[in-house]
Amino acid sequence: MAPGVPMEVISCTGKVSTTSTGYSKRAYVTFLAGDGDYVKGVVGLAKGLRKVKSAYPLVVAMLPDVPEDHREILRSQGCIVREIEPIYPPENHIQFAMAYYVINYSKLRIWNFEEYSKMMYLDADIQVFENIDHLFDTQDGYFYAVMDCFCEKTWSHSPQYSIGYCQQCPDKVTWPAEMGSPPPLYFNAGMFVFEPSRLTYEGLLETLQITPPTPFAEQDFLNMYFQKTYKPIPLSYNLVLAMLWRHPENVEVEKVKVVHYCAAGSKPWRYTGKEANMDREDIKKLVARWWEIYNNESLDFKGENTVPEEETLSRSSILSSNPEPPAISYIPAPTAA
Ligand SMILES: O=c1ccn([C@@H]2O[C@H](COP(=O)(O)OP(=O)(O)O[C@H]3O[C@H](CO)[C@H](O)[C@H](O)[C@H]3O)[C@@H](O)[C@H]2O)c(=O)[nH]1
Ligand SMILES: O[C@H]1[C@H](O)[C@@H](O)[C@H](O)[C@@H](O)[C@H]1O
Ligand SMILES: [Mn+2]
Repeated sequence: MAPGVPMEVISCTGKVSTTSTGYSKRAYVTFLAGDGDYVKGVVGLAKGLRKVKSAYPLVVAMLPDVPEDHREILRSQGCIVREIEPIYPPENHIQFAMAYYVINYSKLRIWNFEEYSKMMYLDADIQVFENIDHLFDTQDGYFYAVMDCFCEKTWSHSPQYSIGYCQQCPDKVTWPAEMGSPPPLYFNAGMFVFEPSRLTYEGLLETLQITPPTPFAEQDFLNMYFQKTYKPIPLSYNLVLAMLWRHPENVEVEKVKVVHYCAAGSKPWRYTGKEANMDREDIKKLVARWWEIYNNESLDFKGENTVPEEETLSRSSILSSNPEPPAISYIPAPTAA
């Protein structure tokens, strides 16, 4: 396509929107492995993005082990299915938890999706409750994500956890001088804004082959790789659920745009009501909000052929008026940054 010619984007709403130049193609991207219930997460996410009228499609990067009927469900929900090859951890390092590392490292293939200039990665256990398309307008050249919390047992292997230090409240337990300088800001890798690039992709894969695997797999690796270009964004863009009970003073629930169902007991499709955290009112409410979207048939993808006349009209007006998405200025870092 010639430079400067508007490029069409089939959005999650089934509408067609335009970007100002052929260079600036944008999409959400999630990741899927296996034949389990995470496909429900992706369906829920596709419907959530539609509900908030996102203008951009959802690409699903998936491993070869995702069965055809699950792929079909996702296509019928308007997702773009992209198969990726697995990425293995460096040889001789992993005896246990091989599947865990393969699943998580394979996510790095999304840097190779060079037909997109900017993407927003969302885990399949994420739901979007407000439109976040404006994050695509962030300045290029940085890696945007939300700072993680170190207080749950999943962090018990870390020096942070052992002394009760968390970057969400760095003044509560301060980092002792005898332990050297405090650890660099650390993001949760369930949500981030990035620019696909072959150069970065190759750099990531080469570096991975000389990097011994660590407990949080690609999350640790990405934190190391993008340490210098990482810019924290407010936690309303990825509410790691443990924040609700670890740092309630940092959370303004009514302002939360994106919820990450990553805490123990919070996966909506695993909810039994009987395990850890499942008796919490906030968890019950958020799980119910997720199911409301998942079960809402009016949010199913309608397909291009059924786009109502109105939208067909607005499509041509969009194409002729060639709008830019609303610009936002730099997103301020949260308190600890
Ligand atoms: O069987 C699986 C397991 C995982 N996934 C995909 O992998 C993602 C990561 O797994 P979880 O969401 O279950 O794990 P967490 O939220 O605890 O993961 C956090 O830590 C991980 C590494 O430990 C990754 O960095 C992940 O992006 C980050 O949000 C899922 O959302 C999903 O997209 C699958 O498709 N199938
Ligand atoms: O960094 C970790 C990691 O992403 C875990 O898998 C998640 O469950 C935790 O909430 C988070 O703090
Ligand atoms: Mn997750």
